[in-house]
Amino acid sequence: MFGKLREKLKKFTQTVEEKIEEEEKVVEKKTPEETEEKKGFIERLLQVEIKEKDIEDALDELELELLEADVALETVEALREKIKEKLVGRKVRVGTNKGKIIEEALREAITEILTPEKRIDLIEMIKSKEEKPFVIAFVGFNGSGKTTTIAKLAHGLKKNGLSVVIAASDTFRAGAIEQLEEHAKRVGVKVIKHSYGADPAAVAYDAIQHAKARGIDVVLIDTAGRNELNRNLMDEMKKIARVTKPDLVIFVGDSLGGNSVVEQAKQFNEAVRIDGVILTKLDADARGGAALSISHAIGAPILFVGVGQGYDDLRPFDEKWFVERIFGEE
Ligand SMILES: Nc1nc2c(ncn2[C@@H]2O[C@H](COP(=O)(O)OP(=O)(O)OP(=O)(O)O)[C@@H](O)[C@H]2O)c(=O)[nH]1
Repeated sequence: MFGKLREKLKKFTQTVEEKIEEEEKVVEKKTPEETEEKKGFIERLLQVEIKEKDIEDALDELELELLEADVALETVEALREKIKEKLVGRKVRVGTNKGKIIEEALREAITEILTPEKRIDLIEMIKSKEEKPFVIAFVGFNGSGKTTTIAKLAHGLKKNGLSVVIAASDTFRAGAIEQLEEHAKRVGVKVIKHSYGADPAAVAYDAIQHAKARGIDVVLIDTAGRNELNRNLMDEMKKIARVTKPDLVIFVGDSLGGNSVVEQAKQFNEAVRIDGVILTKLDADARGGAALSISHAIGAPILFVGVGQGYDDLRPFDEKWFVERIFGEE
């Protein structure tokens, strides 16, 4: 996971480290020859200050590499500023571990970029809603892993003692209803469906009525995979949102799509407000661009990430976990 991103950040660390070492040599040269003991004492007092010029080239290079890793431009720029803020003017004692200082700055910058404006504790939010059911609508492109993710989440909610029903509101793609039913059967959740071509908002409405009548805690609405060029589907999604007034709209994106997933999320966010994100296939993602950028780009937190094909392979996302995946032990 994130192997490429890890490599690029390591390269930055090394380049800046070398630069500081060059500065150190200059400072050391100015120190008169003394006895070994005295020299050690003086060295401890010596320090170099990291200047903008020391890191500018490395930052330029990092910027290009991050863009190549599919990190969104605005996120790259924000990261650059944050890294600069943390390093420029920093005084480094001769002989200290510079790599560690630089890595710490990168960790902090990435953590800040990933820290959402607001956090969502889904289980807590569901349990504290007074009037059942809690309604979640899922939006996203075809093949992003939406159906699998809904089944994973249903499974996770059940494990937390919550009852779930799924609305098969993708009445558009051939086979979508059967695919959803198969997953739902495996995780032991009921699906409310109509036939293909039926009004997706009506299916969602029925699922909510079903949940209300039976005291079911959560309704998960599977919508058809969207293409922003397809106005009808976007309008249909707006209608689902209008009719069902979901407590949350969750965008499901394939992390392997990188920056294009961030662009998709922005478009969805304009059509219907996105409250949270689930990124799938992180287990296969070497670049980490979407994970790093999406929250910063749309201002909604990443709630979960998909890390495999099993129903248990959905885990809560937080910035510490991400940073550890990059900088921690491999
Ligand atoms: N490795 C891995 N594979 C995943 C993950 N999530 C989903 N997949 C796989 O991705 C493929 C597509 O997932 P689906 O759930 O069928 O896709 P979808 O978004 O429902 O497709 P539409 O119904 O067209 O929107 C399936 O083979 C899933 O098993 C994940 O986190 N990791």
